[in-house]
This record gives sequence, C-alpha cells and structure tokens, in this order.
Amino acid sequence: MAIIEVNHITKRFDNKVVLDNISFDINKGDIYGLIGPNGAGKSTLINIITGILVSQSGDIVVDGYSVKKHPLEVKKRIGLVPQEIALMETVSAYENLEFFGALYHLKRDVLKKRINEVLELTGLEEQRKEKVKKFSGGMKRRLNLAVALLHHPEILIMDEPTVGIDPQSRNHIFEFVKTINKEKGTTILYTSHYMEEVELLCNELFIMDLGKEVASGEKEMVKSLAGGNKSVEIKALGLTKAIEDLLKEVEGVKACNRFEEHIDLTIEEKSFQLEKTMKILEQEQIKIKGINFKESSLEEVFLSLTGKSLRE
Ligand SMILES: Nc1ncnc2c1ncn2[C@@H]1O[C@H](COP(=O)(O)OP(=O)(O)OP(=O)(O)O)[C@@H](O)[C@H]1O
Repeated sequence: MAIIEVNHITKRFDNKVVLDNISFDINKGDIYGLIGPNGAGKSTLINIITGILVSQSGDIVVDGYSVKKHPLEVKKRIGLVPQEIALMETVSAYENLEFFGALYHLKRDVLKKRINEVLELTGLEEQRKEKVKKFSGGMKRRLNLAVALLHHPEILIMDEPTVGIDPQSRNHIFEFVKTINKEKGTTILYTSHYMEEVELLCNELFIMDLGKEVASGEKEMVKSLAGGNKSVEIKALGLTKAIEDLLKEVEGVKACNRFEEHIDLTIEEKSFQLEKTMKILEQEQIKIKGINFKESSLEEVFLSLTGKSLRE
C-alpha cells in the first residue's frame, strides 16, 4: 500500500524547470532511495513532500492526505532530517530536544520519556548534557535525527544524512535506519548521491538527473538496466592522474574513478581490452596487488542511462 504518492510534480524557479513531471509511489515499510547528482532536484522534491515548498502542478498524497489541501496532517506523519543542521549551538542536546519537543505540544512527562527514547536510539545518551557547539558534525546530525523522531513519525525523510560526517556516525546512522525500519515499521525516504549507501540500504529506488526521472523501481530491476556494463577494480599503489587518463582511452572503458589505493573502471564487457590495460600499467611500472571483476552497480546504471558519471 502506498503511503506516499508523488503525482506529476512540476516545479519551476522563475522560468527554470527543476522538477519535470515527477511521479512515484512509496509503499509502507519501504526504505526508498532517492538518488541523483548535486542539483538533480532531490531537496526541492523533499521540500514539496513536506509542504515547505509548493509545486506549480501535481500533488503529493501522504497517508491519504493531499499536501496542498491538508499540509498539517502531512507534517504530523513526517519526521524530516534536513541537509542543513538546524540546532541551537549554545545549549545542551537535552535542552534542544526539550525546545523542539515543545513545538509538538507534547505533555511534559510524555516529552521526557520521548527524549530518553530518541537519545538512546541515536546513541547520544552519554552526551545529553553536553553543549551542541562541542559536538562533531556526525553527532550534530544524530541529534537532528533525534529531533525528527520526537513525535513518532510514520515516515522519516533523510536528506543526504551522511554528507561530511565521520565513519563512526555514518555506520551508526546506517544501523539506525535498518533498526527503526525493521522494529517500528517506519517508512524511510533516504536521499543520497553516494550510490553505495543506497545499494546497501534501500529496496526501492528513484534515480533522477536535472529534474527528470532516469530510472525507478525495485533495486535489482533498476540494477539490471546497466545492460552489459560491469566494473573492474584494480588495486595498486602510485595511481596518478596521468595513468587514469591513459586508462580512460582504452577501448571498452566507459568511466574511470581513481582512489588512493585502487582504480575503478566501468567497462563494456564485450569490447573491454584487459590486455591493453595491463600493458599500460606495466609500462608505467605500477605493481598490481589485485584485480576484481564486479557486477554492475548503481553507478554503472547511472552512467549507462545518462552517459555521464555521478561524480563528475
Ligand atoms: N530557491 C531556489 N531558487 C532558484 N533555484 C533553486 C532554488 N532552490 C534550488 N534551486 C535550483 O534547483 C535545482 C535543484 O536543486 P536541489 O537543491 O533540489 O538539488 P539536489 O538534488 O538536492 O542537490 P544537492 O544535493 O546539491 O542539494 C538546482 O539547479 C538549484 O540551483
């Protein structure tokens, strides 16, 4: 059963179309991934779902309520973790929760119980008395998440929750998303431009670029859209920009992403020349530590459907 219906949403800022006839359904209990590169229109769409912005055409229906006609009913059902941290820096985590909890008109004893509950859920019990200005980026994000959970929303919307945070907080957020979905049945809308996160967490996806749908549906189905593309991970030290440029020119290589100790090639399986690749690395005196051939990932899906890499 759909808990969120996005029906033909079009949004323009001045004359620029930033969302172009977007439609999809999110079912109750889904961990739904909304993905696309910077500027794709993800935050704008979230702002329309939560009633912060209004679309020029189309409507969103949340649990049977139209966001245009009944924005308050929609807001009651949604907890939003915004991209920008929204907290009071000079007071403690607990006092932030008290302040934001009061906005939901929760009774004092209920609020106290809820604050303890969300501090536990987000792993911030020990820091409850600490001032927010002393928190790391990851801890602030977790506190923002705690605020979003105070009114027990059926739906949690997380806008790029792992941007700029430490690996420990990132893992904490991952585990949290899985737990709250499984144990409380909370529906999650998770936006990211990190494909690997979405691959790990989500069961359904909507991929967008420049305000338009690129692909949508069940994760495995979307992944199958990559066609004959696969990826090859080459582990080695000393991989320079010059080597990356040489490998990009090898026949069958559609994209190349260089990291400190490995390089990922997106390849067209049929035409890829492994021998030529090896020869280049040998000529450049690169010592290879390992090679892995991997199934197509969402990165490759995006590349094969748009002709561009997500990280460009
Ligand atoms: N208030 C605004 N006025 C004019 N243009 C806007 C406004 N808000 C967003 N845009 C434009 O709309 C497009 C979509 O932006 P949006 O923030 O929704 O993308 P996004 O996918 O969330 O990307 P990011 O991850 O960078 O936030 C961009 O081209 C952006 O410049």
